[in-house]
Amino acid sequence: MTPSSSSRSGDRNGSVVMETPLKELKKDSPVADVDDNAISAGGPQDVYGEDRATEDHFVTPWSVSVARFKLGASLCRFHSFKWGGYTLLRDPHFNKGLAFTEDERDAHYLRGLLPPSVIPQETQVKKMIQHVRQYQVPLQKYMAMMDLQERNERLFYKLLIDHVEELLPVVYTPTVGEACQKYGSIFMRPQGLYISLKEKGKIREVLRNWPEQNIQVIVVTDGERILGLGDLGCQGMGIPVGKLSLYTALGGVRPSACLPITIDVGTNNEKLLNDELYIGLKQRRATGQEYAELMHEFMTAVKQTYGEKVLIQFEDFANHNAFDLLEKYRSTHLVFNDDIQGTASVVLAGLVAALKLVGGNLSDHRFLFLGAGEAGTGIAELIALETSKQTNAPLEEVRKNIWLVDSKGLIVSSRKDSLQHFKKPWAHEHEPVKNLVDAVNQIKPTVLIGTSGQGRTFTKEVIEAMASINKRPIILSLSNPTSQSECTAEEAYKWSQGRAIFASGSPFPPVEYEGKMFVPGQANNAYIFPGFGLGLIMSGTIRVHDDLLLAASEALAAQVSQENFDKGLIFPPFTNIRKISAHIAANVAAKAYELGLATRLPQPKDLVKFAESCMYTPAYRSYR
Ligand SMILES: O=C([O-])CC(=O)C(=O)O
Ligand SMILES: [Mg+2]
Repeated sequence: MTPSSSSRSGDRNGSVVMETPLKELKKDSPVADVDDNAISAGGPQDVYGEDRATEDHFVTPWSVSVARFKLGASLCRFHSFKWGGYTLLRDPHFNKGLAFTEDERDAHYLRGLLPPSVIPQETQVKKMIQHVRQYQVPLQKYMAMMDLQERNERLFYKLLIDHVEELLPVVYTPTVGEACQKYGSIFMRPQGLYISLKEKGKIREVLRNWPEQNIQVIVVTDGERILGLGDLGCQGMGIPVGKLSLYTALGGVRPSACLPITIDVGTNNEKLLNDELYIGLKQRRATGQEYAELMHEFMTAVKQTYGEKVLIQFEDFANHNAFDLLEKYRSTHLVFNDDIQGTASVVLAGLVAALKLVGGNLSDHRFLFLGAGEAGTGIAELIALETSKQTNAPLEEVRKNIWLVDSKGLIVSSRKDSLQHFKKPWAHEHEPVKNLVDAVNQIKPTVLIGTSGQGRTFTKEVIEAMASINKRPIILSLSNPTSQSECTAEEAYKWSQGRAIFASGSPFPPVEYEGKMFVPGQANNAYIFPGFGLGLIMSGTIRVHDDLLLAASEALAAQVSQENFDKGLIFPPFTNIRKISAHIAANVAAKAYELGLATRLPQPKDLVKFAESCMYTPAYRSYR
């Protein structure tokens, strides 16, 4: 993701070498370009058709980082001669720090620029994890990680992969939320593309300013609903950056194929508008036609620039725009809304797994949501779709088992005329109910799901009501970050006398209650989107279909082991996430082939193996 000159190579005199044997290898590789995916890590011969182990050295490409700025050839040569090693150390894509070998130090003008010790990557990882751990404040840990990403990309990913459980809450939810709130003051270097109203009419040119051309995934936000924190305008950039680092660490999509984008149409956040350090446009949000035109220009420019197989993930848009954009572009672009579809897929997986603990089928359960926005209605619809497939009952019929409460109370048919379109399918026959406790007591759900963006709304009374109705109430507090979670893990276990099956969007530590340890699961779309995206990319899928979300869900649920169930877990731990992602990718790709949506032919025989072979690994490459 860090801008770099990865797609080019250069010789040591600085002349640009555009055609290397590696380029040839790239053609067959749908996800991991060979340039990025350490050849020394070895690729399977059946995928690439050749033994890549013979290509275990790279022509060093550092000198081209000067060429990137389109300087003349002679200047370029001069620079690389004089500054080659220095430039190499400052390019995060190629830098290895003290891991440069003696030969590399000789060959690449690094002598004297580094202290004499040569340290392997494993030792660097040990050093860096100690460095991150020394900070007590999560935002400081976040900044240390961002600093590393900007200095040494492969070390950043190695560290993140090797310590994924510990570092996920640092580079992602919940800390990324605080980082977005304070982005103006911690902002150091741009990590993605900013497209504001000022760029209207010029978006294709803006895309061309990004140094990578072979983009496969874009995560885009307009910052209007960052997690449950509301409108953070341009400072929402932390979210696409964080999501894409997970695409690489968890899903193995190479960093240079990932592009974070923030669309800036202003903000309605008064605090930011009055903040001298605010990095975005200081105006109120453009809406209506002005907004739609900018988004349309963006969507068109992306397809023209990167082709129709680039995946565009919409992230943290406000409800109205999220639903409208997905509806408008789902038949013309490869689009995926993580908050509507990714969250739905992960929650369905958790529920399917939870059935092993509580018994029954989906159709035997009754669901009540607090929150009827993107996540709430998205999850509700996917549950209905799966139930309808399992029972052969019409969708309208199975929806009747699913109830939603919004800020005005239970969604019932008498409110239908005043409801937004995405809430209408959930307006069932019932008398009005004003609050959540009454709704729980009257609807008698077996599953309670919080998607409200409002913290501490699952009160003691609510949880006790759930526990009085159910032997093992399923309680999911999905709102992020931690401050917005509908209840804490401790509250869920304590108020249900240890009977709740609990998972949350943001991580909670294990809880001890009456001498027993309870380990809460994390029902976060981070389980789904990296593997889901990998599956789409590696199969050349051109459209997202709901059945692909069901396939992802099914694959995730299948990864929950007996050992996990014994601990009351309905999600597998993140430690195995790359293996899980490969299974999700394979199942998604298999379904895409079945539906005729996959364009990469012929279909690989073993899709799990193929997914694994496509995944980026951050081991250092050797430079000759
Ligand atoms: O980012 C996360 O942790 C999950 C998510 O998409 C959201 O809360 O909007
Ligand atoms: Mg989100």
